Amino acid sequence: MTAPSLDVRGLAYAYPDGHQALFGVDLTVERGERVALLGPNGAGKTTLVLHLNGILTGGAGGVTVAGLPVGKKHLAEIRRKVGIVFQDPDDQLFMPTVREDVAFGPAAAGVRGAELEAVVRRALERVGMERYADRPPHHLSFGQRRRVAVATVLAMEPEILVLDEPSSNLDPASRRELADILRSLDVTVLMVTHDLPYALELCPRAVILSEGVIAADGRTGEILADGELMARHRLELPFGFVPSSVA
Ligand SMILES: Nc1ncnc2c1ncn2[C@@H]1O[C@H](COP(=O)(O)OP(=O)(O)OP(=O)(O)O)[C@@H](O)[C@H]1O
Repeated sequence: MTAPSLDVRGLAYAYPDGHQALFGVDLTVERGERVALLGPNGAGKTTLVLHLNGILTGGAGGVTVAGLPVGKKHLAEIRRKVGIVFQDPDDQLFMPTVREDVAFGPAAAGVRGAELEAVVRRALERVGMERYADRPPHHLSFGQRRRVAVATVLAMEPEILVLDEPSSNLDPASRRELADILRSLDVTVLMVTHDLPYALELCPRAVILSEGVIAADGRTGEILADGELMARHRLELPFGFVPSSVA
């Protein structure tokens, strides 16, 4: 039996100022699942995500990625396996060209020459950005930069792709194109989002994190249709949006 892509057990965490952000989170994501992580502002979503690749450590409980415990011992391998796409692509793109940005991670991991070229080409093809390889990232549109940011992570062949608000600042066409790309990827996805229709469109399963605990875990359509549950956790659908449970 293959280990789940992600297994979070009893994760509790207080920031150094004493503020307790997580109170014992349990979450298992099987290989190939796409899961939306929902929850109001301040629920602990970012705190949880920062534990997945060991940026935050030191609380109670633990995280394993594909069976590997997240911790100092395996940090390089964990960082390769957990690809985080941050909300602002400019936090992730810093090289003179798109090609160099996508090559950066694999090159640091020792990939060279023709193999490196192939890895970069493949990653850019997966997000439909191969024609932009020689362009400076800052000459691209925001939506294009987000796709390149996804490619920089895919180039590492991650076990799990973690996306922080992937649809933010995208126009409707870019939003749909990114959804098509994410659906086409054969990778486990954990998507943090306040965009509930996007969660429904992309993720069959959703988890609500609220006040540092998992408050609900189930089919996205059913969760979004549960008005009482949604209201209790300050989640609101856009006006006129009627969720169906077909995701
Ligand atoms: N560096 C920090 N020091 C102390 N408390 C923090 C720190 N970062 C976050 N917190 C607190 O921890 C709690 C969880 O914050 P977190 O950023 O994980 O929430 P979130 O669900 O990602 O929210 P949002 O939807 O607004 O991004 C909040 O109460 C927040 O104020």
